Amino acid sequence: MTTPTDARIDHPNRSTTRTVRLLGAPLDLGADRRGVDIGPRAIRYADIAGELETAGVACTDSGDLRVPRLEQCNVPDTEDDAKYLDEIADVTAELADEVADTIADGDVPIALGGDHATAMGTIRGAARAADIGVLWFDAHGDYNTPDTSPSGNVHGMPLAAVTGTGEFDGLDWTTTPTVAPSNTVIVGARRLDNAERTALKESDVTVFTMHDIDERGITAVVEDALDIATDGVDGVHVSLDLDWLDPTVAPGVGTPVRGGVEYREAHAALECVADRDRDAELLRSVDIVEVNPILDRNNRTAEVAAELAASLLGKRIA
Ligand SMILES: NC(=[NH2+])NCCC[C@H](N)C(=O)O
Ligand SMILES: [Mn+2]
Ligand SMILES: [Mn+2]
Repeated sequence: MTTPTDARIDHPNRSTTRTVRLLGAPLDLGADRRGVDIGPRAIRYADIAGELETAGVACTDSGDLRVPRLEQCNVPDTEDDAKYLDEIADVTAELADEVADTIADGDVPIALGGDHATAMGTIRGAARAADIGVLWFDAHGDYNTPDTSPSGNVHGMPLAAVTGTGEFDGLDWTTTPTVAPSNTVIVGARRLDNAERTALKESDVTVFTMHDIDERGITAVVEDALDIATDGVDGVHVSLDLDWLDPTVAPGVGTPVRGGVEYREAHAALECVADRDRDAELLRSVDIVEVNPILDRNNRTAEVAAELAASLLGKRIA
C-alpha cells in the first residue's frame, strides 16, 4: 500500500502512549432543553473508550460529577440574566479541580457534557498550571454576558467568562482572563446574537465563520486557527460543541443551526489538530458538549462525538 505521507504508513496511530481520562459532566442547568444531562451516558454507550483505543490511546473513566437537579436549585425569576449561575459555578469549580488533577497526573482530560457551560470548568482547570489557547468549534459564539444574553442561558456565555469579558456576579475568576482573547479562536460560527457579534468585533477573539470554511476549505482555516491559538502558549484546549456539525449529521442538539460542517469536514478539522499535536504534544484538554439524546436519532450524535474524539486523539485511516 502506498499513501502520500510515509509517516502514515509507519505509524498509523499514535506511537507515544497517552492516557485519556473521561470526566462526565451531566450539566443541563446552562441550557433551556432538558436531556443534555444524559449526554455523558450516551457518549459512553457509543463506546468512546473503544474508539479511543483504536486511536492507540488508553482510556480511563472517572464517572460523573454530581449536578444538582433542577428542583434543588434556586428558581430563577424570568428576568434573571444568568439562570442557575450559582449552581453552575459550583459544578464547574469541581470540574476545574478534576481537570487540573488529571493534567497533573500526565493524562488528557475529556469532559463529557452536558451543556457548554461545562467549558467554564474544563478551561479553568486546563489553564491552572499553564498558559493555553482555545479552539472553539461551534455554530455559536457563546460570547454573551449576563448583560447581553437574549436567553439568560449560561451555555451561551462560557467564552466570555473565560476570556474575562463582561460581569458575572459572584464569579471572581471572571474579572481577569483565564485565556487570552488573542489565543481564542471560534471555528464554524453561523449564528451570533447582535450584541454578541458587536462584542466579538471589538475583542481580540478570532472568528472563522462557515463563510470562511466555504471559501478556503476546512483544513486551511483550522491550520490558521491552530497558529493563532498556540502562539506563545504551552498548549491548547479543544471545545467541541456538537451543533458545530450540520443537523443532518448531528441532530441530537438543543440549538441546531442549518449549514454546519459535514461529517468528513469535521474529521479533517480534528485530524489537523491531531497532526499538530503529534509533532508538538500541544493538546491539553477537551470537552465534548451539547449532545442531547432526547432529541437525537438512534444515538447518532453521540456516535459522531465518539468518532470525532478518536480523530482528535490521533486515529488515522491508514
Ligand atoms: N452552547 C450553545 N449551544 N449555545 C447556544 C447559545 C444560543 C444563544 N446565542 C444564547 O446565548 O442563548
Ligand atoms: Mn453551539
Ligand atoms: Mn456552544
